[in-house]
Amino acid sequence: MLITPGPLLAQIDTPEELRKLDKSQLVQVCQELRQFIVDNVSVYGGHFGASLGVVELTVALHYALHTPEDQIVFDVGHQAYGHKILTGRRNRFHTNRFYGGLSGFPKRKESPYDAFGVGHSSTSISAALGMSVGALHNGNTQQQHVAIIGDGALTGGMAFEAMNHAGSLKDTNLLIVLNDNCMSIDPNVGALKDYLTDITTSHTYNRVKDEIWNLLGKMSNFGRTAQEIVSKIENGLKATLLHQSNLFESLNLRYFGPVDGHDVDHLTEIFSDLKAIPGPKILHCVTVKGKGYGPAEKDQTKWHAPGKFDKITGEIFKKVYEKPQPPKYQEVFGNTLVELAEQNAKIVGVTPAMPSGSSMNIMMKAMPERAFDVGIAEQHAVTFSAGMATQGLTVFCNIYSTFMQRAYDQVVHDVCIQELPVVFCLDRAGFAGADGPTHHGAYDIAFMRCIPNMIVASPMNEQELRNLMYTAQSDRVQSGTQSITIRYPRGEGVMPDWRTPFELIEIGKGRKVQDGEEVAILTIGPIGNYVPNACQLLEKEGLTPAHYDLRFVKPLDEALLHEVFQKFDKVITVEDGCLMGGMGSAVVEFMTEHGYTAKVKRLGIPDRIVEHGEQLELHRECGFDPEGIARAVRELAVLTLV
Ligand SMILES: Cc1ncc(C[n+]2csc(CCOP(=O)(O)OP(=O)(O)O)c2C)c(N)n1
Ligand SMILES: CC(=O)[C@@H](O)[C@H](O)COP(=O)(O)O
Ligand SMILES: [Mg+2]
Repeated sequence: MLITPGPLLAQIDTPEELRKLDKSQLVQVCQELRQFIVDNVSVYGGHFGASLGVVELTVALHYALHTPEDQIVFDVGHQAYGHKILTGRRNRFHTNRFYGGLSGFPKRKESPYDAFGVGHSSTSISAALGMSVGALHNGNTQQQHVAIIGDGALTGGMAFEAMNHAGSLKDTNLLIVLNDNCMSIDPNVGALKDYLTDITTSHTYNRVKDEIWNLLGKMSNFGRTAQEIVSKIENGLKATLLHQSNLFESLNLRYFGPVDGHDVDHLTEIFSDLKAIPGPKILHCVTVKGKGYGPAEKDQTKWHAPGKFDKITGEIFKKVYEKPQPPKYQEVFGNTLVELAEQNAKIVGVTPAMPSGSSMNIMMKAMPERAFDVGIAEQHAVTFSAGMATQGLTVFCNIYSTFMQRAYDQVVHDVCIQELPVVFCLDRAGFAGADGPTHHGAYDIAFMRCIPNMIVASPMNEQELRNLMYTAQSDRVQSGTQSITIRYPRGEGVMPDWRTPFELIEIGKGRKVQDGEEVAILTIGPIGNYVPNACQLLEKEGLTPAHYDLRFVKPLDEALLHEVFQKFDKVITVEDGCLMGGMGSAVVEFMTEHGYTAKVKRLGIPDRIVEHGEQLELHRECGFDPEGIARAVRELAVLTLV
């Protein structure tokens, strides 16, 4: 269903058309754009509050600059819906995040206006700086490069690495637009947040200024001339103070602001003016996440990505079920961690800016002094965890699989080489779904299993997740030299009654789920729950494959694998992870090393970028949904091996 845009928005297919409007019409464009976002997201879901917060910034930037020649890089890109709508994608916007539809993030392949592909945070300044240097190298001194970055994304180390570099490149036409709404997904954290609030209210500068004026005010005989002298002193002081006390100025970035990020007229003027000011600069804009939609302004975390909702009442739609449903793996993680931490005083939790998404917020609420949100700082999260582990703490460091890609060196260098038993819970492992390729947790099995001193496990259900967590904090792991990775996907499990008593799991021990004939299916993690469905499809055809849940990719259950390869010469491996270097590869390595010659079909994520869609749609596309598994069994079963 196409959502009807307002009359002005309906005329804008490209920013060229936006720029033909009179400046006085921009307020209405903003209203209509905001409404169009509300109308669409309420029906189709997606990220919400962030795009509402940058409506004016987006309109003003496209109005004042000459996009696409001037290039805008959106950090993370979850706030770029307005940009997409203004840049030729309004009529396809209802396909946003659906299989085959528009991507939820800027994407170079999708539009010339998407200057840089994003999804992970804190990359925008580096990218825009690189573009700016590239443009100068090509002799283009006019092109503008803008990085629009949130206060949350600014907590990421890469942003600082980039500013540090930018401050030394005086000729670049780089503009950093800091979209400061005091929010990450959850409330923003850390000293930088306090600093931004401080300069927004100009405490430091105003305090010093007031003290000088008070001091001089007492010297009444100075009169008006003295006030003028003082004013000059003050201006001098301002320049010095600003340079010394303003973080950005001290990095040689010209700092402007803070300004109201919802005043489209003023923003348009500022962006036009800033074009004439050479060198790297930063405009600090104060905005409200969820601006213009009351419920989203009030509960900004809930409305970061609320799902479908009634735009009139603000009710977020939830499916209603007759019977109790299985919990999300995230809920099991969050509740189990608190349960374990109540019994084990050494347990602490770490999340890099995903308290709600990972459910670490349950521990943060129950035991605030033992659970840490460190900001968007995956590398720091890992090394901080390593540091705590040296002191004998049992650290549960929960990171989305895709964001762990950021912290690989820290896992190797700070954790595994030092033989520290950190527990890594990798959430959103496997296909993330609508967020697409930037967020798929495709690679963790491959990149974790090759590191010495790393155990890699994945539970097939909620009970196994609880037991793996229980085992990870037990002496079996904590008195040893190995770290453990427990990976699990986004979404619901399979066990409505999941609060099972804890049991230790032997490290490296898999299990036979079902006996069978002719073909053995080996799975890792919750994808194994597709196997019974596949078997149902096969039953009518007289095919009854066996099913084994490996539980550990490392160490492999060698005894179980010997049993499998001695009994079966047709084996299928299934994983919600990349085929290259994944569980199937580990099984084939085992097979080769032990001289088995079975026919093995590996199912998993192929060596190409898989776009967005529902998880099941993507499993189907890659051939490891129940039908795909059944097909693989059929294909193997008809083979006559020599
Ligand atoms: C490396 C990385 N870690 C975590 C995330 C998840 N994430 C997406 S948006 C976001 C908050 C960003 O806050 P901010 O930049 O202030 O933007 P706002 O949503 O407030 O507009 C987080 C933590 C991510 N995309 N990338
Ligand atoms: C943009 C971003 O990185 C997050 O908002 C992400 O989309 C959250 O994913 P979940 O919804 O799986 O927590
Ligand atoms: Mg923010």
